[in-house]
Amino acid sequence: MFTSKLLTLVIVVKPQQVLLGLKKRGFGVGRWNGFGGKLQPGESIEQAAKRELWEESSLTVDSLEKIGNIRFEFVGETEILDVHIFRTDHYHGEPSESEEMRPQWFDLDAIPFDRMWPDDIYWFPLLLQKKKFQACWLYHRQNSSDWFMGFKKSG
Ligand SMILES: CNc1nc2c(ncn2C)c(=O)[nH]1
Repeated sequence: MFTSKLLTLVIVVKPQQVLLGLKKRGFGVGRWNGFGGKLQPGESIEQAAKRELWEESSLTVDSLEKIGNIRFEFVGETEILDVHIFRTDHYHGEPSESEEMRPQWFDLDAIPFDRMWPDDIYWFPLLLQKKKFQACWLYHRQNSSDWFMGFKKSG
């Protein structure tokens, strides 16, 4: 029986740069990613996304644009990660390091895909082109490296 865990992910974009955070602990530690996490009781997905962005980067936003949804399944595990992805071009404050994340701006032509989740290289371009997308990724854990196959459709 599969259960799904709702997670949020916020990508902050400037005209020529994207803000990523280096995950300092927990799931995905050592990878650069957007900001996000779980929902708290009574929160909407968007409220959770804003809260997690604030907690992890000290940025606040007036609005978020829902641009994607990716479901991650891991072979042999029964919990599916249901990640709701938001983009924002308007934010307040300056990014600052938290216990969870070390924020850094990256030029759009220097996104560190080799130090991010392997699926990101497939959907970041859609996000940057403001295209909406849905994807499902199946991750296998083989020896020390993860590999995966994925299906995506934009629109
Ligand atoms: C498993 N791949 C993956 N997982 C993520 C991501 N962002 C948040 N979570 C939980 C991602 O980009 N890839």
